[in-house]
Amino acid sequence: MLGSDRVFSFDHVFGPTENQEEVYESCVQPLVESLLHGYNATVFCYGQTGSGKTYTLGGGNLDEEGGIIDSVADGLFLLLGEKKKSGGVVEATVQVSYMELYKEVLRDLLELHAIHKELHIREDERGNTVVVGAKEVVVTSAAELLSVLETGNALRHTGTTGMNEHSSRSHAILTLQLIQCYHSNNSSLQSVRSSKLCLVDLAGSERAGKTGNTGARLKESVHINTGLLALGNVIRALSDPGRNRRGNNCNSAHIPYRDAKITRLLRDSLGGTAHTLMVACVSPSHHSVAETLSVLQFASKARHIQNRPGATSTHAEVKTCPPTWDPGEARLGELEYEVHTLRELLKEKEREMERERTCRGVEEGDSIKQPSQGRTSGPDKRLNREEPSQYRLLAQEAAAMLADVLNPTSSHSFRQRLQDWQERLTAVDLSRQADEKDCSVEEGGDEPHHVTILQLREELSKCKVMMTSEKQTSDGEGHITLMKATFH
Ligand SMILES: Nc1ncnc2c1ncn2[C@@H]1O[C@H](COP(=O)(O)OP(=O)(O)OP(=O)(O)O)[C@@H](O)[C@H]1O
Repeated sequence: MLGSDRVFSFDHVFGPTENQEEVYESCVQPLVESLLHGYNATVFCYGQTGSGKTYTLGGGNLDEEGGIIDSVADGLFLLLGEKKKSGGVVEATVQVSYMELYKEVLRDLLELHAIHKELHIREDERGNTVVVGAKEVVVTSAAELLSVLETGNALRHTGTTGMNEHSSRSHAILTLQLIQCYHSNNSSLQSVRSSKLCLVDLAGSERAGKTGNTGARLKESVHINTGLLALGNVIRALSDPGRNRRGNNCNSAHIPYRDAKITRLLRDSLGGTAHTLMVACVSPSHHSVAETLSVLQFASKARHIQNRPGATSTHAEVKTCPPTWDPGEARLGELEYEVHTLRELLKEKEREMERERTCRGVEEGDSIKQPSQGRTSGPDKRLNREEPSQYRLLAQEAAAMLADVLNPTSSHSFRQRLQDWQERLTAVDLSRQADEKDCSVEEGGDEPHHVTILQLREELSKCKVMMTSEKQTSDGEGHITLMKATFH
């Protein structure tokens, strides 16, 4: 309960006196067990900066009490050992990959020598998300797994902000791929079952006013908030009661997974086939009450998402392998698939470049009619048209807020959300202005702003009119009517 009247319900709630072991046993252990039964699973931590996401996940940090990852490592190898002893599994391989998404670029945290190489997200023939080119390390014990993680943590982007001395500046995704080879019931052949567990430490939502971020840190904040905004839009779309009534196989509702890389990466986990646990971290401080409310509302929405978990093997998808199963051969199959995907990627890139060349030709032709004569014919460095516009995401959020204003039950938090939104817009504007300054130094041009900025300004002035009307009304009930009137 927040304050005296905001009540939320969740599957588990942990107060300040509970320990990490209790969190693991009640929420995560069942997912590790289902992993051994061939189900995919995801755990992701969400919350404002400094609220304890990295602490809760833990892993590879010897100075702190072990978190979820430490217990997963112990639990997984313990269960595998028991399964092997009972004869249920002949051979099992655990592969680890660890990557971070920093400013919309996906990087491998296990490739010490190729940290600047960008990884690519693709879908396989079954619609599952795969990251092409990520290094996978085979580990044979919990200690080995944690040591791999520690190496990766050293490469992760962290920094000091006004809210957290060791703030994660990126989203980190640790994936454990489990490949089990076991006897089929009806023959001497063995079958392979493959499943994965993703442990995701999201970067925290930040308000520039509180973190005091400027310069590079502010730019990071903009990227972090943009990714989280896209995640919010996906969760809002998935938790739409209409969609759930129609059944989530229904393709009619558009889910904006492609708006950010983090939503593409979490696609299987949100509305997909994995068992998913969201850990919402909140601060006990009354200074953070607005952020806490926002996180709890986000988590409540996420709770309405319905996934369709299915074991990745046993029946239709079981592959048979010769009695002497060779992990090397299995790896060869994977590498063949990777080569195939990379070839596709290359073709796609070539098509993209061809399209770009054509567009540039058209733009050069158009520029005779355009007022912006100073435009250069080289690639447009100011606006990356492939990336989802941060302004567009903000506009989507503004639209959702406006819809909320018309909903009498959510009016209390509106003023706070609007303030948040204004802060984020200012941060994006500042970051954009800095980018434009950089570009105009390079190109000597002075391009007019993107048209969406004008639309956003329009939305903002509408909101300001509402705020003024709200202030003029002393009665809490009355302002809802007044806001409605403004919009009608
Ligand atoms: N339950 C807890 N018990 C004790 N210390 C905690 C707890 N949760 C967090 N902390 C401490 O609070 C600080 C901030 O936590 P942490 O870095 O995990 O936050 P975060 O949510 O990951 O922040 P960011 O999004 O900025 O990365 C750390 O020093 C951590 O050790």
